[in-house]
Amino acid sequence: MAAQYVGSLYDCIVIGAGIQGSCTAYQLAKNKQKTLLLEQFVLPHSRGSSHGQTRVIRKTYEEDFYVQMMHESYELWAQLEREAGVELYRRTGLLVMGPENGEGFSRLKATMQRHKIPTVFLEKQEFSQHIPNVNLADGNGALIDTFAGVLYADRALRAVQRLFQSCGGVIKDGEKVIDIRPGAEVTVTTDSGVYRGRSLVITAGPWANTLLRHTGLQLPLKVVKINVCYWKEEIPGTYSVGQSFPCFIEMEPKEGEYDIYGLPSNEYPGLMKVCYHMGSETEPDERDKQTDRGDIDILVRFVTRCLPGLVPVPAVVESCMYTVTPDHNFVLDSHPTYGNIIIGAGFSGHGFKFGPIIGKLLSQLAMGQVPSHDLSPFRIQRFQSHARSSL
Ligand SMILES: Cc1cc2nc3c(=O)[nH]c(=O)nc-3n(C[C@H](O)[C@H](O)[C@H](O)COP(=O)(O)OP(=O)(O)OC[C@H]3O[C@@H](n4cnc5c(N)ncnc54)[C@H](O)[C@@H]3O)c2cc1C
Ligand SMILES: O=C(O)[C@@H]1CCCCN1
Repeated sequence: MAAQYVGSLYDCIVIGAGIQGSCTAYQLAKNKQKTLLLEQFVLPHSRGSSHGQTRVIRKTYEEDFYVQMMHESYELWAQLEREAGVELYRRTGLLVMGPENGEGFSRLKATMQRHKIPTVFLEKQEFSQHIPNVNLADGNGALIDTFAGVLYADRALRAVQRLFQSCGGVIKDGEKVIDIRPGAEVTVTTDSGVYRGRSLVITAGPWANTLLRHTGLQLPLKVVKINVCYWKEEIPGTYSVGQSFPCFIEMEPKEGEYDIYGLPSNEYPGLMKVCYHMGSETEPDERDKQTDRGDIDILVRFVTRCLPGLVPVPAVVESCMYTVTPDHNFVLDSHPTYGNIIIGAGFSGHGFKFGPIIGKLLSQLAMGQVPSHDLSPFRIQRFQSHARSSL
């Protein structure tokens, strides 16, 4: 067999130029690590989880660990804005509606108060005065996280990749990783080259398990297709950023259903984004063959009941994917067998806002440093009965 040319040695190779891989690569390059970022598609692309114009940013979480990470993530987003010289965040506030006496909503309220997050608790009588054109369901309470808002996702991804390159980082897009050989130096083979790294970060979004197979590990991840729906305003501007309409989440509208969330009309004038926080299972390479519209039926009923100023038929439907863990918490950990392989996966449809802090934490793991946040909620070990290691 002909000897294969093996390229130069990197301190770290990052697989996957979504928001998590790009932020991780940037942190590594900032820390003077010679870093290679590999992406299977030509950039920019819309086949993974990080594309699209907008994402919600919020501190409104029930769990303390997410709130603590978001404190720092907001600071890091602001720093990125300064470094890149572009606006990435627009403050809109986030309206959360949920069963007033339900466990989830009560826990959320308590966490907001415990962390002194600027929050307005809305009484039923004053709801429509603050939030016109929205019908609050019977039995639901409402609060507003006043510092929440919108992140400009595509713009952010481009900015981070540009900053990474300006620190000397190398991006090779249109190069699909087809093999990983663990070792003190990890060897990564793509369809057009071979690279070596002292450490490897796998941030492959929906393709995480495809890549982890080369390392003998499989995680309990479910990939689902999300129908990203935009709805036409009957009167343009009714639910717009310009009118200070907030983002919103309605928590589990019915027993056994998932949250519904929306962002004010902005990127497509006259259209408001309202989506269901779950979808139907798909193979990542076969996303467009998944044509289930059960989520859209749920949304039609929700829009009809709750948002009377929208035409209750989606005007635009785009596609995106979630990679969901059983507990909907992320995976941020070292490989159980190979300490120099770091895994960031299972962002379960809520990882974008954490991009910069996740980049920092994964880069710390890759550099062999102690991570600056407690990563115990994100350990692979929690899946013990699920994680199938063939090693
Ligand atoms: C519709 C929708 C709405 C969302 N809303 C929010 C929100 O409001 N707020 C929020 O915080 N989060 C939100 N999220 C979640 C957030 O967008 C994701 O958690 C985040 O984008 C995940 O990023 P990632 O880098 O892990 O994955 P991806 O963006 O999928 O990146 C992985 C990359 O790895 C590449 N790759 C895979 N395999 C290979 C290979 N073999 N070789 C080379 N490259 C490879 C892929 O091509 C891809 O580019 C939403 C997600 C969706 C889909
Ligand atoms: O991460 C978020 O904030 C959004 C809204 C809620 C559902 C998940 N995605």
